[in-house]
Parts: sequence; structure tokens; C-alpha cells
Amino acid sequence: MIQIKNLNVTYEAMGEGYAALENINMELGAGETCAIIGPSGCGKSTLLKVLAGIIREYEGIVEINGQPIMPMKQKIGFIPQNYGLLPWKNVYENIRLSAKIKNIKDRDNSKELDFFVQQLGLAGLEGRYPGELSGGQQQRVALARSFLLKPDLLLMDEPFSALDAMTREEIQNVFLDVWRKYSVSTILVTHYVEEALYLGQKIVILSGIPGTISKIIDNPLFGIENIRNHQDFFQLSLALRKMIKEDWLK
Ligand SMILES: Nc1ncnc2c1ncn2[C@@H]1O[C@H](COP(=O)(O)OP(=O)(O)OP(=O)(O)O)[C@@H](O)[C@H]1O
Repeated sequence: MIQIKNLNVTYEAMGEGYAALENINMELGAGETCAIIGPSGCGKSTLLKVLAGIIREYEGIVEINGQPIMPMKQKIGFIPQNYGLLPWKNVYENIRLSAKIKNIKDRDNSKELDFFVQQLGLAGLEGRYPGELSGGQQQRVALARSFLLKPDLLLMDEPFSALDAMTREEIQNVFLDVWRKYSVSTILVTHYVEEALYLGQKIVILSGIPGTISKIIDNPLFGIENIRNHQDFFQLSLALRKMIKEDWLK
């Protein structure tokens, strides 16, 4: 269970304080997925960085299973916007990195590693370095790395943004397969309403600067097979879009 109570985050820049998030309250049950959607600059990445333990200075309570965030002890998979790959390590080494840091032996997950390399379309690229990959390929390496870790909490900041539409849909399904198999609690940031509807059990709408939560929606369509082609999906995405527009214009 992830619990966030009265979270406020302020950045210091040029001797002044800038509020980035204000009075954020939300919960995520173990094994749930949550999509965060909000306009540019409303603090989505800041929220993920707090949960990842990268931002440590904040007001309020942020806990995983009743414990404060301790990245060394908890298994947190974080895919930042720039993918977070090490340029001096090849694809294979980058994928294994997080599991290695958590002392997961290669022999214990070699089958899964091969599986993710195949599923994410990385076969044949294992020896290449990040600088020799496209943005979309780098993004898939970052996804493979996080999936292999089977984290207690998976945080993804626009994880499919560099993928073309077809690949994006395929990789979203790979994510859902991983999520179903391992029940990974997941928070993902997206700019796409359809992505939020397809992948989020809960959808959190952030707005304003500093960012505040304007709505939390329990998604009735989450997990229904082939829902993307269904009229209900189309109608709910239109309704959600309207709701978001109204919130953002306030
Ligand atoms: N290191 C920093 N120092 C000062 N201000 C920052 C810093 N990082 C972010 N900010 C500011 O905090 C606010 C929230 O930034 P954040 O990156 O969390 O927004 P976001 O919603 O993820 O944006 P985007 O959708 O454009 O990625 C913005 O106004 C940004 O300018």
C-alpha cells in the first residue's frame, strides 16, 4: 500500500522557494495501477521523484507499506523521462543492472531476461550501447530493466512516449502481462487520456502550478480485454478529456 498524506514540495531556485506540489493526498492499494495525468509543469515528475526517494526534502507523509521511502531497502523501479540508462554499459548490462544491485542472481532470472528481450523487441541489440540506440529502443531497455526487477513499486514517467503508435500498444500489453503476473503496484505519468484509461485502475488528474489533485477516478474499464476498440472506451475518453479540460481551465 502506498500512502501520501498532505504532501507539499518546494524547490529552491536562485535563492527563492517555488511550490511544485501542494496538499497531495492519495492511496494506492498493493498491486494496483494508477495513471497520473496533468498539464506540463504541474509536478507529475516531482511526485514520482518523491516516491523514488530522489527528492527527500518535502512536507507530509509518504509511505510504502507503512514505511518511509528507503530505496536501498525497498525494490523501487523508476523509469525517468530520460530513461536513466548508463551510457558505458551495453543493453544487456543495463537491463541486468537493477536486479544486480538488489543481489538477484542472473541464474534466477535468466529465462525472464530472455523473455523480456524478446517481448520488448530488443533481440540482436544486446551488445549495443545506449548511444547506438534510438529513443524508443532506449525506452524499451529501461522497461526491460524495471520489469526484470519485479519491483514492490514501479514508477514510470511517460514510459511509452518515444514509441510509434503500433509499438506503443504492443508494449502497453507487455506491461499489462507483467503487471498481471507479478501484481506490481504501479504509478505511471502520461499525457495521453487513452493511455491513462487503458493502464490505470485509478486515474489521478493533477492541475495548476503548484500541482494539486483535482480528481481521482476509479476506472470502470480497466482490465477489460480488447477494450480499446469498444464504444465505452471511446465515450469515457471523451468524457475524461472534457473533465480534464474544465479542470485545467479553472
Ligand atoms: N530542480 C528544480 N528546481 C527548481 N524548480 C524545478 C525543478 N524541477 C522542476 N521544477 C519546477 O517544478 C514544477 C514541476 O516540475 P515537474 O517536472 O514535476 O512537472 P511535470 O508535471 O512533470 O512537467 P512535464 O509534463 O513538462 O514533464 C515546474 O514548474 C518546474 O519548473
